[in-house]
Amino acid sequence: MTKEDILKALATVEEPDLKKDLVSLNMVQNIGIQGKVVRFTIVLTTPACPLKELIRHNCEKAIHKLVDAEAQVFIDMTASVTTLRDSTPLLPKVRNIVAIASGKGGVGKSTVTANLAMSLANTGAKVGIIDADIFGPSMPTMFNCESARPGLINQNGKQLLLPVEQYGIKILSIGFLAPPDDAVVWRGPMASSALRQFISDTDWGELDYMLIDLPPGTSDIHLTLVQTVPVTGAVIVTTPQKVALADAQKGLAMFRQKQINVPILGVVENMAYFTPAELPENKYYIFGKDGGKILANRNQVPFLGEIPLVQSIRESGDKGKPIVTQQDNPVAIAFQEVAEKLAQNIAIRNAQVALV
Ligand SMILES: Nc1ncnc2c1ncn2[C@@H]1O[C@H](COP(=O)(O)OP(=O)(O)OP(=O)(O)O)[C@@H](O)[C@H]1O
Repeated sequence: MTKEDILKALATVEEPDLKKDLVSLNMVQNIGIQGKVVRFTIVLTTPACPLKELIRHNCEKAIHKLVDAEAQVFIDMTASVTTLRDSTPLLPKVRNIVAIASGKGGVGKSTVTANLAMSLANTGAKVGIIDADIFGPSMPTMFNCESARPGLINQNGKQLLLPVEQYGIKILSIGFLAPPDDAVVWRGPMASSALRQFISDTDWGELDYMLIDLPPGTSDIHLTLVQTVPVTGAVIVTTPQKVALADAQKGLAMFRQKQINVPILGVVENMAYFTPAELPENKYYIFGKDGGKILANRNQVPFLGEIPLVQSIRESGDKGKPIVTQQDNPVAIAFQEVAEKLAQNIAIRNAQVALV
């Protein structure tokens, strides 16, 4: 068994999303062989890759079939999150910037942002959140850090903000700059300039994913964001309710306008159905059924998944500990699946654009 044999076998294994083989994608590294034992590393495009186990299985199968049926194969799965943002002057160490938007308020955009951030971080990704929701900045509450304030450092004669860090997530919120009751009086230009400061005068360090919790609807903030920094894409959060869907459609259309032109990474359907804690098998479609899925299909964008309406989601949000911290909770699994799908779609998009 030689290194060349192993590479030849792995060159027959396709990365299912990117539709190219692992060797030409440069995903196989550190091959070591001792007798019948072969070890190597597969470098995935995201630690949240939902196809991890499938890829592992296909590698083992190829080596057993093409090299040695008795080989003992040990694969170390790591990830290097892909980016299209190399050498950009703003946030050069932030690989992917994802705007989380909704048409209507109260559909759970902030809840989804907080839980997606934690789910991505659970896979080993480095994650940050900018809470740009001037009408109701809720990250300080959802992460139980209301009294925290961003730090300040001096870097090459320039004062930079240092994000608050909670549960391994770096966070900046409009809510840290003004007492909660005052936040509503923030006017567009003030909020836009705070957002600019969060982006250009902050030491975020290295991040795989930066999530930006936008205000609901369409506003100056949305424009500031896309004009200040190249956003990788936007996620639209909606409930299946007709009025929410109509607004979500408007939000989606805004990102697609010529002067904004931000790709839609997918739709998340929140409060998809109510399920009581004591009867988890029962699903009540109180806001209607499949609205988010239909919206995604109609606009030919990915559907990232559905999150049920569950009392514990609201309670954990109010307590300042996103529900995904309760690991075997079924809702945590639903969020994890949405996060994996989002990371997968980002990796696919990065690969497609890189090829153009
Ligand atoms: N799936 C869910 N199950 C139960 N409660 C939820 C769910 N999603 C959100 N909530 C609750 O609904 C309320 C509104 O959610 P959230 O603040 O996340 O919405 P939002 O869209 O960010 O609102 P806005 O943009 O108006 O600030 C919160 O109390 C939250 O805990």
